[in-house]
Amino acid sequence: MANVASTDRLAQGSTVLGARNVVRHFGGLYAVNDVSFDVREGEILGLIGPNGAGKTTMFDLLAGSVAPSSGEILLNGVTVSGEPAHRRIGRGLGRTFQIPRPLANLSLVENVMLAEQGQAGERLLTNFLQPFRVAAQERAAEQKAMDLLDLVSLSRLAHEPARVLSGGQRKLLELARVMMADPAIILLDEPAAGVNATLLEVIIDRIREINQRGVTFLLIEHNIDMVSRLCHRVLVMAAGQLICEGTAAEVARDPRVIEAYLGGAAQPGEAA
Ligand SMILES: Nc1ncnc2c1ncn2[C@@H]1O[C@H](COP(=O)(O)OP(=O)(O)OP(=O)(O)O)[C@@H](O)[C@H]1O
Repeated sequence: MANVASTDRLAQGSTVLGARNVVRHFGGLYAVNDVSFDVREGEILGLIGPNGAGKTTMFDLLAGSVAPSSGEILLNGVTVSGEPAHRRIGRGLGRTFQIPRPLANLSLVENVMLAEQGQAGERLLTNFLQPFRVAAQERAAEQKAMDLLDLVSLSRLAHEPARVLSGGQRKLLELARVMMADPAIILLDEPAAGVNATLLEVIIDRIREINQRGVTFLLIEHNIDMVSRLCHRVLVMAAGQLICEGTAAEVARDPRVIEAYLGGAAQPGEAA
């Protein structure tokens, strides 16, 4: 497959993030129903499926904004199912949202700096007793934020307020913001949604570049062209379950996937 790194190398990779028999129901509706998979170190793994398949709920479960009804989430071999989202960020899990909401009146660089973990300046006592240390740390954070804005091709807008950005540029800002916490893995929620064709190429390019720097990705995406260009492997969900796994080309011709997209299995299961 064009532009995709060797899957053989990645097959050897250790598991960064794992789901083990994960279930989440809302009353009688099983949004995620006994799902297990591994995200291997260094890969870009796609998660696709028709509307309502349970993809976003799966992201919420992995990131810690929704608790599983049963099953386990493993992050670098540690069970994190009971941990809140901010603890998982501290363990190297980053997440972007389908509709990024930057602080509109802050500059891009300020928005990115806000995502830094454990800023000394947040602690009043440190601020008071060690102002030089706090100032030095802020300078370092600003430099890092500028470098990340450069990485996502937004450095020329660094000091503009975030409200001037287009939808696609907000996605790039979100990528820089999430990188500020030095994640080992990033969950990307529909990076192509609402993005024009030119900016989409920039986003694809930047994701690839960040992946080559060693960051693992799990991405939800409806744009199949983007999935086939970026993803080493693809998981398909339908009706709350994982129905198929393979390369983008393999899953695209799988009869279970075709059936799911035609509507047969798109709705989550109801309790008996
Ligand atoms: N908080 C909730 N309460 C009740 N039902 C929910 C809740 N969150 C999700 N659901 C239901 O769970 C099912 C799976 O939804 P989810 O958003 O995870 O699907 P999805 O695959 O991400 O869909 P899309 O591609 O449209 O974003 C849907 O039927 C949805 O209505």
